[in-house]
Amino acid sequence: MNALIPRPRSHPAPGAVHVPGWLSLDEQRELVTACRAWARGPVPMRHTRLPRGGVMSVQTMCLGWHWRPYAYSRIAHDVNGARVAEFPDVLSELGRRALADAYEDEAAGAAYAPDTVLINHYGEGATMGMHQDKDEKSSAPVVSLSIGDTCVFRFGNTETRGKPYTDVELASGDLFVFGGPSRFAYHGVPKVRPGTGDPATGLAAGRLNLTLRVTGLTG
Ligand SMILES: O=C(O)CCC(=O)C(=O)O
Ligand SMILES: [Fe+2]
Repeated sequence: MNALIPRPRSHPAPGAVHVPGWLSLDEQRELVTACRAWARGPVPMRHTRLPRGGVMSVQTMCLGWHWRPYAYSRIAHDVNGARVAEFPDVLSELGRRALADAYEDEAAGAAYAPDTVLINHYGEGATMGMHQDKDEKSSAPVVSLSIGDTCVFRFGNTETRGKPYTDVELASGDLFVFGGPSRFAYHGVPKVRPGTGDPATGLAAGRLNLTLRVTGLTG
């Protein structure tokens, strides 16, 4: 990213907000360090297997609730049968701050109580097809944080995988929130730009994305 070119915040769709450079370099570094620790288990990062035999190109781990296509559970039956780690307080706090800043609404931030995070690592060539985040039983917003290589984040509509959509460049430190009328919009990552991340984040290569969500589940 060329720091001389300002990247203003944008609203690609109603309820969807992109806030460039939201995380400081120190915060990014702390998150990378934390992700490394979380990746050690009890449920390790893995390429998720899809029901029809495919394997996702990203590697994913979860905290709070474990996601597998297409449901959440406390036990990672598709990985190692272990119970997922608790949802960390540090991410609850970060989620509340993110929502308050993105929506410029302190009350919305204070009321936000994410209980799961999906942490994706995009290695060489990894992408994510257009999909909806719809296994949550809650319409609370999704808070997305990106670290490392810049990607093209395709943010679409709630009806189809296709157009209309907006391509947004998500760079290291960027925040993207989608809620309200955009909560169940299709989105994906058609491209990651290798070598665009700053190694000072602690991530030497690839892209890390954290999505904080409210599952709406209990138990
Ligand atoms: O990597 C991203 O920016 C999006 C990830 C995503 O859509 C997901 O984990 O469901
Ligand atoms: Fe998603």
